[in-house]
Amino acid sequence: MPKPKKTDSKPQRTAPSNPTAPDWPPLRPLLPALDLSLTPLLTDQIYLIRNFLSGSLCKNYVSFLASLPLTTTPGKPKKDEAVRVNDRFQIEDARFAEMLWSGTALKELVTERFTEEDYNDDREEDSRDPAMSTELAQRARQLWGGEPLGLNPNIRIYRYSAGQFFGQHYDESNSITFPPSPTTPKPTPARTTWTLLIYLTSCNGGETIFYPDPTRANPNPTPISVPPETGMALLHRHGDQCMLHEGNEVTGGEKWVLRSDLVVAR
Ligand SMILES: O=C(O)CCC(=O)C(=O)O
Ligand SMILES: [Fe+2]
Repeated sequence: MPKPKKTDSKPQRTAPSNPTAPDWPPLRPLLPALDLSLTPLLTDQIYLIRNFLSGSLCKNYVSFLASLPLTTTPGKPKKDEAVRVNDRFQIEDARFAEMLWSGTALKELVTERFTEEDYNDDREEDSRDPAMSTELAQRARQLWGGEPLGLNPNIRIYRYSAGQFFGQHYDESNSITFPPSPTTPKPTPARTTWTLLIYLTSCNGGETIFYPDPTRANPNPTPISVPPETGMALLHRHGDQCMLHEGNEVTGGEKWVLRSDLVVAR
C-alpha cells in the first residue's frame, strides 16, 4: 500500500466574493428540507444527506460546470501530495458558499437536525425551550468541532472520467478568516473541520472509500465504500481525526463532485 499523503497542506486566507466567479445557476428545484436527513454512516465520522440536490438541478449543474475552464491535475504530485488524477476547477466564492449553506437544507440539518432524537415530533416544542436550544448548540459544537458558521468559500469542482482517481490521503483542517455573512456580519477567525462532497452524478466505480484504523480488537477493519449517487452530500471529519480515504478509479461514465468544507468559529 503506498504511503498515504496529505492534501491541501497550504494555509489559506479567504477573500471576499470573487468578481470573476462563475454565474452559478440557481439552486433549484430542491426537495423540501423536512424530507431530508443527515444519516450517520459512521457516527461522529461520516454523514450522508441523500437527495440533497435534486436530479434535475444536478443535471443542469453538470452542463454548466462542463463549460468552466477545468484543468487536468498532473499525475505526478508534488512531494507530500496524494496522487490524484482528475479535472478540476477551483474558486474563492463566498457568495456561492453562502448560497450552498443557507439556500439549501444544509444549515438547518447541521445546526438543528443532526441527531436522531431531533427527528421526533416534539422537535418544534423543544427548540422553543431556551435550555434545549443551549443544549443543542453545545451538542453541535461537540460534533462539528466548534460553532458552525457556514461553508469554506474555497469551492472545488472535480470531474473524473474513466481511469481517473484520487489516491489515498487525509484532508487537513485549514485556518481561515470567515468572510462577513448574514449570520456573522464581521470577518471571523475560523477553521475547517469537516469535508463536504456533493456528488452530482452516479457512475461506475468512483467510490469514496474510507479506511478505519486497525485496532487490537479489529486488526483488519472492513473499508467503508460510498458509491457516488446523484445529488447526495457526504460530510466527513477532517484534520487530526480524519480517516484515510480515497476516490476509487472511475470505470465508466463521469463522476462530478462539488467540494467545500464545514467552517466553525476558532
Ligand atoms: O472524489 C472523491 O471521492 C474524494 C475526494 C477527496 O477525497 C477530496 O476532495 O479530498
Ligand atoms: Fe479527501
